Amino acid sequence: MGNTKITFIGAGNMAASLIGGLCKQGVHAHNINASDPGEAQLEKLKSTYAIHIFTDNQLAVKGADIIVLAVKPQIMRQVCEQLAVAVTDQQLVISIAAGITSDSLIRWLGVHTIIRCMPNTPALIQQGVSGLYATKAVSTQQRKQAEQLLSAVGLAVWLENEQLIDAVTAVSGSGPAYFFLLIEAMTEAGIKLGLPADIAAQLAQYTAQGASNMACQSTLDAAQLRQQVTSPNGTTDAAIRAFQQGGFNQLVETALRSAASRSQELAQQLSE
Ligand SMILES: NC(=O)C1=CN([C@@H]2O[C@H](COP(=O)(O)OP(=O)(O)OC[C@H]3O[C@@H](n4cnc5c(N)ncnc54)[C@H](OP(=O)(O)O)[C@@H]3O)[C@@H](O)[C@H]2O)C=CC1
Ligand SMILES: O=C(O)[C@@H]1CCC=N1
Repeated sequence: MGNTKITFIGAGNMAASLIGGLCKQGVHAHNINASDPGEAQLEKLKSTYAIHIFTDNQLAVKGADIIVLAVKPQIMRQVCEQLAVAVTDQQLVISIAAGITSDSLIRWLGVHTIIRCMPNTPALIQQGVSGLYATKAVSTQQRKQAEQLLSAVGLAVWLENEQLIDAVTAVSGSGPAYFFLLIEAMTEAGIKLGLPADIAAQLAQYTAQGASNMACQSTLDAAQLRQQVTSPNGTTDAAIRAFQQGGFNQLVETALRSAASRSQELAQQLSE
């Protein structure tokens, strides 16, 4: 990232993951600002990473090359309208908010250099994945800067169609929570099968990690890897049948459609 100066507006869960990932990747803390009304959160980030902290958003964006908007969708308009006097078209604005369209951001901020990004919390350990969409005013160099920023904390993929951000939100933005839910459920089931709680948790966590790494590294697809585990009429077969009888795939589709719909609903509700 060289000397690129980055300001985070909002220093909550997702900003903390991105800041943590960037600092662990070697981005200099003196190039990172974070602004938030919550002083406790800011102090925690400052003591962990030695970044610059602000409670005034307008001051925080001064001199920044990249401004990452990391506040809740419901307060994005208010935050942008307040920032409008301080932000220029020379600065790249990256919004990570679910459901806030680039049109709304352009209208509220008065600048056109907008990238919408949907990251996820594993950015904290440099294993995030982000979908990115750039508006027309974003220069090639700014696209590169955004890609460098998000690549520093995981995989970054570009989207040609902004509406696909809703699908990215459903799959990977919210996705870590689905895997945590599965780890929780497998741990609880393991305990019910008689395992000590700590061992049940470790088994579930490391199985998720191993399976995910295999899926990422193998030339085989997930269905083929699943078949390798599944002996005909064996134990896995019994479990997979139970999942399928319970409508597992349909349930996953319904859940992801709900997330994408909620993202579209937020866009409609908050775009005025
Ligand atoms: N969490 C996730 O996994 C992901 C979240 N996102 C998106 O990231 C954004 C942030 O989400 P998340 O980090 O979870 O939310 P958080 O609530 O954890 O973080 C938002 C932060 O913004 C602060 N804030 C409130 N008002 C202002 C203001 N006027 N100026 C500056 N900061 C302010 C909040 O402070 P306070 O708490 O005091 O109000 C809070 O610390 C959302 O838009 C979400 O859609 C995207 C991908 C994944
Ligand atoms: O739950 C949310 O709305 C945010 C967006 C993606 C992950 N968390």
